[in-house]
Amino acid sequence: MSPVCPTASSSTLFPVSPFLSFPRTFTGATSISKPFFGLPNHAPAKKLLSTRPGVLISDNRRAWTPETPATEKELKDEGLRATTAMTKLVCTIGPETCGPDRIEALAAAGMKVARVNMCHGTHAWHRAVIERVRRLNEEKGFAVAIMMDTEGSEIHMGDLGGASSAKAEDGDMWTFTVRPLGCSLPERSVHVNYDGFAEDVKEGDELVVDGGMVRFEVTEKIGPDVLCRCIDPGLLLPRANLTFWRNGTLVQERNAMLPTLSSKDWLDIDFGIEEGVDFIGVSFVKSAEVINHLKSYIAAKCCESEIAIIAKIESIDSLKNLEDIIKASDGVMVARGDLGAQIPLEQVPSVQKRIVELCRQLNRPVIVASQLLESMIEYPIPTRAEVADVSEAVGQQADALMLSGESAMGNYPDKALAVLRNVSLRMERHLKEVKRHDTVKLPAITFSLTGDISEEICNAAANIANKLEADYIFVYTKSGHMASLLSRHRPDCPIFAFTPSASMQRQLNLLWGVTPFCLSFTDDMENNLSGTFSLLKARGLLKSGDFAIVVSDMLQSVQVITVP
Ligand SMILES: Nc1ncnc2c1ncn2[C@@H]1O[C@H](COP(=O)(O)OP(=O)(O)OP(=O)(O)O)[C@@H](O)[C@H]1O
Ligand SMILES: CC(=O)C(=O)O
Ligand SMILES: [K+]
Ligand SMILES: [Mg+2]
Repeated sequence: MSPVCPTASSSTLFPVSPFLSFPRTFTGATSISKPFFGLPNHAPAKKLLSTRPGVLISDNRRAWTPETPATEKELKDEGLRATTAMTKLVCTIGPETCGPDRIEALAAAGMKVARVNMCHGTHAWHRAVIERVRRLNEEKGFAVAIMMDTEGSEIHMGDLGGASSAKAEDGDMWTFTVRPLGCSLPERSVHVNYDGFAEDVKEGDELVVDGGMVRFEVTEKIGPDVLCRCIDPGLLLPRANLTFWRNGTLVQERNAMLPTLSSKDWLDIDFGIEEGVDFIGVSFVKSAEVINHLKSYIAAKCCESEIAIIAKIESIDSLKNLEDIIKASDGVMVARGDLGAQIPLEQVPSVQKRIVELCRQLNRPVIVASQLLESMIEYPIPTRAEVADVSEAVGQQADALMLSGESAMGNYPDKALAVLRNVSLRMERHLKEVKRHDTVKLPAITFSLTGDISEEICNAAANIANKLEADYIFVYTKSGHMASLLSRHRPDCPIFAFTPSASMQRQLNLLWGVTPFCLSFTDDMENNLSGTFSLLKARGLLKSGDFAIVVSDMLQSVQVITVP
């Protein structure tokens, strides 16, 4: 139980050599609040409590001073399990991984965000998963964020009456029906969730399950039932997505008018707000309006909420309004599963590349999702092509990669996560060797004095860090915004972000290269630094002689320091 942190010895002054320092008159000039990853929205920053002269703390946590040793809890902080992995890993939690031990194993192996998909399971099931993640964070010092993904109102099949899958053989006749849920159906029948389905399809249409996993041809319509012949056999999974095609073109009839957020989605969103999830992923986003609408709903419902909204790009409509959607959201997911069912498969890689680049320019984190290691649902090693796909996403410097079925219901969730991690680490090393950062030009994203100052400071800090081959960038940030501006540069060294808010720490966990720590700090940088050094040294993350660039959003300064 005894504190481990040898702080007393560092209470004397150590060399902190200010390298670049912006005029003090800028201190406190910025008022950046949410969205932290995006443009500042000029809402006033939270008022800080002043407990004693010169010491600002934002809540009841203790401020760091050289005299205050780290507690066990602080030493356990997830940041202190830091590795220098730059690409973040998201795992979908499902029946295979919902146990506390399984969740802990994923967290220990590098899961930064746990995703729950509201397409599947009950609120009770999801609540239990969320509680397990929260408990893990509290008891073991992880900072795993929770992302809740909405179902969306696209067309999908029912749940196959509880079966985990059903085999559709070549030539088999199947019935897709819009009869009410609950009424018993004959063999080889599936519910369809969209009432207009039986009217909208035509004989001869092709019915595509999960972007082509199984294909049917519509042969006859009888009232609520649509009779189909299987033309590409395969496995039907519960709630699989359905699209229908006529003469090679995706049919968007009345289903194109379905709202992005269904009445069920709103209930799920209320659930997510109550449970305090960190991210809500919005499926099948069509335009920026739905994101703005959801944000104002959340703000009205709970003004203290810090839920970030992730726009899932998985429809043709979302591609038409891509830039506006990205700007309206706090982050983006390239949801390649459904996207590949709506646009020709061969277009998915270039669309992914475009979205990843655009997100970086607009300063939004981006997750590349679906089928990264699909074969590992069944097999313990990936295909060479899957490894190449993961490497490509890491090479594009996406913020995060996501496992779906591999971690939710596959046979090898832990192995899949280990592969994701090893492949990313290898590619990151390669990128560093070839100095990719030299070639990327980033446009300015803020057009206000205060925003410009933060941006220029972060641009300078990232450049200095690369040029001087710094070991770390430290950023003391209340809003998280400066951490995102640094991450956007994809510098060669890790970014250690210190923030007083646990919720901000979890959200920063999605950002490329950022290792977030939850620490209170003061506006006395010398104090902050000596406390931080003690803590990081105690965990072997830092040693004397290491070289760090230090940025703070309170002092608007850049310092170059050598760890004493
Ligand atoms: N909570 C859950 N309960 C049961 N099965 C789940 C759950 N979450 C995921 N799965 C299983 O894992 C598979 C993959 O999960 P994932 O959520 O990524 O897929 P998806 O339904 O294709 O995604 P999306 O609906 O967002 O496009 C699902 O098809 C389902 O079989
Ligand atoms: C993740 C998801 O929703 C998709 O790939 O379709
Ligand atoms: K979903
Ligand atoms: Mg999807």
